Amino acid sequence: MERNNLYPIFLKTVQLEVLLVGGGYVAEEKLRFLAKSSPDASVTIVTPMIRKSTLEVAKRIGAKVKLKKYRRKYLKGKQLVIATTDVPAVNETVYRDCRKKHKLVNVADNPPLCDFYMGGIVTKGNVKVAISTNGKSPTTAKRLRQFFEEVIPDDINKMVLNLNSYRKTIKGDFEQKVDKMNEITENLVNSN
Ligand SMILES: C[C@@]1(CC(=O)O)c2cc3[nH]c(cc4nc(cc5[nH]c(cc(n2)[C@H]1CCC(=O)O)[C@@](C)(CC(=O)O)[C@@H]5CCC(=O)O)C(CC(=O)O)=C4CCC(=O)O)c(CCC(=O)O)c3CC(=O)O
Ligand SMILES: NC(=O)C1=CN([C@@H]2O[C@H](COP(=O)(O)OP(=O)(O)OC[C@H]3O[C@@H](n4cnc5c(N)ncnc54)[C@H](O)[C@@H]3O)[C@@H](O)[C@H]2O)C=CC1
Repeated sequence: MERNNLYPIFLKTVQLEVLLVGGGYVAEEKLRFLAKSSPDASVTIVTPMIRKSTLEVAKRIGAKVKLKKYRRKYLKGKQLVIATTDVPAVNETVYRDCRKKHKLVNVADNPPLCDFYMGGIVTKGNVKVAISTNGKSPTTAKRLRQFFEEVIPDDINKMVLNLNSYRKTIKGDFEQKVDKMNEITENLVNSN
């Protein structure tokens, strides 16, 4: 069976610089999901035209907007780049410029021109689940996201914080702590 070999990481977007190229519907969708998961992300948008609804999301997360056409110079200082323009040649240029400069790039909705994919994301307090279908079915990623939003209890964060506090009270070395933490959480997965 074909299998997903992508490696998920949880980026500290607050200390990274993201460049979003384009300000239309696709830009808005990508920005909305980024803002939902990481409202503290540091984002710059470069686009000669930005739609009203995209601008609203941009303002909400304090993104900088440059009303200019994409140029290579806008990559300076950026680590993650997302290209969403309606001009394929521009998206391809962004992709090539990023590869040359070793920056991670996503050309939205264009899997071959992506170093990384955006995923379906569920956030409940400190808990976050990210979902990928290896680029095969974004709709499945969306449905799975909705499913996990339903089934993961809203108060899971309380449990996480309780376990965090409890761990500090356990005496012993690292191994003893691990044993104890495993013991008291055993029923979370064997709840029959
Ligand atoms: C490869 C990837 C690259 C990337 O963009 O990062 C990609 C690619 C493509 N998306 C397309 C379309 C749609 N995308 C969505 C939705 C989402 N797409 C997202 C991610 C990804 N989309 C990456 C793979 C993720 C994975 O591995 O599963 C999500 C999860 C996250 C996000 O966008 O932030 C977000 C759901 C968020 C949520 O709800 O939680 C919907 C559903 C809807 O809107 O109802 C549709 C319409 C249905 C359809 O057309 O299938 C098309 C066809 C375009 C065309 O028609 O040509 C392509 C190109 C192709 O598949 O070839
Ligand atoms: N809207 C959708 O649901 C889908 C769109 N697509 C494709 O995605 C692409 C983008 O679609 P939309 O966001 O709907 O288009 P859009 O017309 O809403 O937005 C395009 C954006 O690209 C910007 N742009 C154009 N040239 C630029 C340049 N040189 N530098 C920087 N920004 C530039 C424009 O100013 C505009 O903000 C299109 O190619 C479309 O075919 C694919 C699947 C679904």
